[in-house]
Amino acid sequence: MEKNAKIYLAGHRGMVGSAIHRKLVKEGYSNIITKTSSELDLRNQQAVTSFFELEKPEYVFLAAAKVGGIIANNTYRADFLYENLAIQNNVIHQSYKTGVKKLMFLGSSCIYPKLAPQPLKEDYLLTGLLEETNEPYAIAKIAGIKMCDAYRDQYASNFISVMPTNLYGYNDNYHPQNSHVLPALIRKFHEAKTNSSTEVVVWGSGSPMREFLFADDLADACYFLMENYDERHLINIGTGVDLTIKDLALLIKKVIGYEGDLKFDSTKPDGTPRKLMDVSKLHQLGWKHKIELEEGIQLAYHDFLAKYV
Ligand SMILES: NC(=O)C1=CN([C@@H]2O[C@H](COP(=O)(O)OP(=O)(O)OC[C@H]3O[C@@H](n4cnc5c(N)ncnc54)[C@H](OP(=O)(O)O)[C@@H]3O)[C@@H](O)[C@H]2O)C=CC1
Ligand SMILES: C[C@H]1O[C@H](OP(=O)(O)OP(=O)(O)OC[C@H]2O[C@@H](n3cnc4c(=O)[nH]c(N)nc43)[C@H](O)[C@@H]2O)[C@@H](O)[C@@H](O)C1=O
Repeated sequence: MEKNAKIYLAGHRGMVGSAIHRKLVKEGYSNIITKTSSELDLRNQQAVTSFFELEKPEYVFLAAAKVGGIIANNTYRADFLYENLAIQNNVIHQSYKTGVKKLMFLGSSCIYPKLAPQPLKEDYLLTGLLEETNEPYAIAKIAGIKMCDAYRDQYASNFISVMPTNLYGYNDNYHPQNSHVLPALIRKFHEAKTNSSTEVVVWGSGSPMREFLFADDLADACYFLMENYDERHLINIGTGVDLTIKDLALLIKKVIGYEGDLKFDSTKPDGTPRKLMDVSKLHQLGWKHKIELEEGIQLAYHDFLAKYV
């Protein structure tokens, strides 16, 4: 991307979008167009059409979406399907209509079949049934991937799809019910330590495994791929390392210095048993993560303390 290129960063206030914004500024880009959802509701087709016709961005990072953890996904099933389809359809279609040079669509590791072999290769897409709790969200993301591929096939649009693993970091969502596991446990352990609670409730059995990538590492990978990846097929982004939810909880407990007990709530869903990403394609291209989990948790915890306590 030319340093004076006009870049539209959709979702700039989110955890991922704000990390991408920090990365672009650090790399010397200053012509970055951003809009809050109040300024531009990406579900509104006419508003998005007018925006693209006016701004005519050269590059687009699509990091705007309705996002949440396992309970949010399973509770607001219709909203996750409708809102993400609407946002994607509008931004991808208008990017084609106005001749955007390159668009990056952010998917998610939940697009892969629930019981696919591990680690998850990009070719496993649509080879099996999806995890029920986030099927609507996953189907929306798969539609986004297929839309980028179809526009590439029919109109030679340079649209790429990247599949991040579970993310965490600055500006994460710490909502007690709707957040993802890592920020949720940071909040729970902090509150338990502050309130001298005797135990912290961890959802599910603790046996599912998850991989976690710090959002600023993801932003670095997104920038690297925007500069170096023009292939049709989707590409995974992750660390290639996972751990059980129980071990994650014990690690967060240690970082926060909580001395009480864990209690597992089996009334809550485990979700996908494991979704470790095969990141060999990304590593072969020359990118690897830098921030390891314990350091990332410390950084995220300090951000939580600075913003919410
Ligand atoms: N968090 C994770 O673990 C993972 C996230 N991803 C993907 O990364 C991307 C970003 O996720 P993340 O940063 O965590 O999400 P956040 O919830 O932190 O941010 C989402 C952003 O989307 C914007 N947005 C939502 N709805 C609309 C709308 N109708 N119109 C305009 N903007 C809207 C919000 O804007 P505003 O703040 O102005 O309301 C917000 O900035 C998503 O595509 C997600 O699927 C992929 C894998 C894992
Ligand atoms: C990124 C990915 O994120 C989502 O998938 P997920 O990884 O299953 O989501 P999660 O982070 O919420 O849970 C991971 C595991 O952790 C356990 N768990 C324990 N205790 C808490 C807890 O307190 N909160 C939460 N949320 N989970 C907990 C929880 O029971 C589950 O076993 C998709 O919906 C979709 O958004 C997507 O693509």
